Amino acid sequence: MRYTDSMERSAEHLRAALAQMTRQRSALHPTSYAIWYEYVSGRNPDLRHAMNQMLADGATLDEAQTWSLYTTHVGEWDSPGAKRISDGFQRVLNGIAASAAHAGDHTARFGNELSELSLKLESDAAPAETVREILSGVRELSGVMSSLQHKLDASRNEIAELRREVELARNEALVDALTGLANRRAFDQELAQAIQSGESLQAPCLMLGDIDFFKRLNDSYGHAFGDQVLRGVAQTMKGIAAAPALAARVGGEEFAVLLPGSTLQQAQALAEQMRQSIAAGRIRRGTSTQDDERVTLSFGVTQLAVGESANEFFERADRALYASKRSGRNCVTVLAARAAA
Ligand SMILES: Nc1nc2c(ncn2[C@@H]2O[C@H](COP(=O)(O)OP(=O)(O)OP(=O)(O)O)[C@@H](O)[C@H]2O)c(=O)[nH]1
Repeated sequence: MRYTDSMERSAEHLRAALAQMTRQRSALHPTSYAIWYEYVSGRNPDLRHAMNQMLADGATLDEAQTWSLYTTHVGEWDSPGAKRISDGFQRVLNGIAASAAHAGDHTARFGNELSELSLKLESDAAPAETVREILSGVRELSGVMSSLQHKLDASRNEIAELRREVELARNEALVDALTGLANRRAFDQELAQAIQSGESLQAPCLMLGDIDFFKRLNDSYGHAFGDQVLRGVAQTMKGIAAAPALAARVGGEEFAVLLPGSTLQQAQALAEQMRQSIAAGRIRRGTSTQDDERVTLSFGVTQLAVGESANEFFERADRALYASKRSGRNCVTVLAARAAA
């Protein structure tokens, strides 16, 4: 579910990635393809941001940087956190297995001794000695069992702790680190679910918003200020898009709001409210209010059509968004499924 691009779109991204790789003289191997594909597709804003910083002033990526970008921003299970969790589970499982094997050996040995002793009991002239042997065996076995119980209790606590870590890591994997909004992966998952339930309930609506002239803001005032703008926009969107709506950052300066229970008119009204609220606000740049910057967004809104795929739905919202860009920005364009067909 990580890549949902259509064949045409992925071919387009691949061409763009290869062009960048050639310009950069990047090595041609899967790790390098993976990061450049995500870079040009704009679907991994954190990766893009990190690469932009590494590539500033015409620098090129070396192998170590390529690998580190991949493990930090692309490879899902190579992160140090995931390794720590998986090592933890391995350790607990090995511990339990060793204790169980130890207890099993003792039980088997005691079982054999018990059969021998029961034969002795039947024939022995001095059963008191035999009973003492049985008691000592039972005491030893009970010690082994209580130590196994102890180990199992400790393992249970360790497993609960690891579960909490897994839960935390899973949540972190779904959140955009810069803005705190849902990230593209979380959005794709919700979109797939909304499409499934939309077949039986109200068809979901989708709103895409893209910051206008963001490059100019970055170029004029620096990336740190650009990041501040992204956080400010995200905060406003989150404040307006109440549950069950899901606001996500789906590209560098592109945001999406999925509206599972809204009509197209309601989605349009919400986009209009966001547009006005962001355009009316100011982002603090310096110490004086004179330096505050006005930021605007262009929006595209649409509703899922019957039998439509996630890509078709998203692409129509994208077309609506670019219609807003073409007609001067800072506006909302609604594209109904029938009108777009
Ligand atoms: N600060 C910051 N900038 C980013 C991030 N991700 C992407 N960008 C920048 O976003 C800018 C996007 O620029 P363009 O796609 O040309 O769009 P634009 O300037 O907003 O123009 P229009 O969309 O046509 O209004 C580029 O300068 C990217 O470097 C990020 O995480 N932080």
